[in-house]
Amino acid sequence: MEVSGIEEEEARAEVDIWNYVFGYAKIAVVKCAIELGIADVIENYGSPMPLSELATALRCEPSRLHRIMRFMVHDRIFKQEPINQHTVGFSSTPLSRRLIKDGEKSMAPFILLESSPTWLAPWHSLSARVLETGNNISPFEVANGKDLWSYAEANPDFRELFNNATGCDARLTVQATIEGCPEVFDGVESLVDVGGGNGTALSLLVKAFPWIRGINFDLPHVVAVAPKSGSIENVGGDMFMSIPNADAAFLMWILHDWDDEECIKILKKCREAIPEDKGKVIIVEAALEEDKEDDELGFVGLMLDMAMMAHTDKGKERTLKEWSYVLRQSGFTRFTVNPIRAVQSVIEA
Ligand SMILES: Nc1ncnc2c1ncn2[C@@H]1O[C@H](CSCC[C@H]([NH3+])C(=O)O)[C@@H](O)[C@H]1O
Repeated sequence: MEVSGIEEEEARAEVDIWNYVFGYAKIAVVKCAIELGIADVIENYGSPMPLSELATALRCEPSRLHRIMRFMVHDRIFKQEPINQHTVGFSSTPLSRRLIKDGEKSMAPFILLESSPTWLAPWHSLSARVLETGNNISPFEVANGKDLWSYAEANPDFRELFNNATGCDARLTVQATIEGCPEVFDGVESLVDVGGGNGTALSLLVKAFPWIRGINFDLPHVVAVAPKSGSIENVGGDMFMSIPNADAAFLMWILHDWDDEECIKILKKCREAIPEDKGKVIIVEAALEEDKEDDELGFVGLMLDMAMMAHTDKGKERTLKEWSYVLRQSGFTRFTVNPIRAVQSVIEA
């Protein structure tokens, strides 16, 4: 390599390493902004909001709020715009709107889950998991004493935090699915959402395709507290045992929680639940593409894969080749992968 190339790499490394050193600062600041409701207040203000008014509205200490805002403006979460010759104010951006508590595109609940002590603790035992002689139990269990689903059952507050987080992703991903490949639902008269949680995804699907009869299927204690809705039936059970019958089975962010063998078991149960001739399985998951280095959404897939290692027993994100393997082993001979505007793709088998 040329000398200048080495120097450039050194210079880059000098900056990059500090981003790792203080990597946690970003999520901590954003969590702080969500808890204070900063994005909500600035959005409702309607024009660039001066620091003094923001501080009054939020009952914050102005100089510390200024430092938090300076960080977020630098990270392009908020914009700073002139109000008059002497003062500037803060305005919303597409990114700050994703931090509004109940905003249409809000990801705030996801950040609150990711930054919670229960969810953060497992990251500390990733190395113990990777070692050849490492732990046989997941980092989540090492940190919290129980595997994810047992812990969620025993801690309703945590379960709510989890449901709110997956629910906000579900809203965005289902929207992207409806826009990106509505034809997947053609001819589907009944749909079972396997591991549907509180039914967020299904309620949006049934609204977009009103001819579909929806069955929200999850563990009994989960559906017991899921909101009741006229057009959706809640069914409790275990997807490894049996899945309610429907024209199609929908699995969003389910199979990445399990290893290949477990996925094959779940998919075989799906096959039993759908009609042999026109039945289908619709899987909404990331499909990793290993040779796409500059793909930013692709890197999100890799971060998601690390999260699976931290939080589940044997879960992982899969490449197309790996999806092909589990689908074929489960008896699905044909499948298509539809990219949508999301981290996930829609796989129809
Ligand atoms: N054995 C099981 N049978 C049915 N559902 C399960 C089982 N184990 C875990 N789950 C559920 O699987 C879901 C995974 S999280 C994904 C939730 C939802 N599909 C979404 O994308 O937002 C959780 O709601 C779990 O309760």
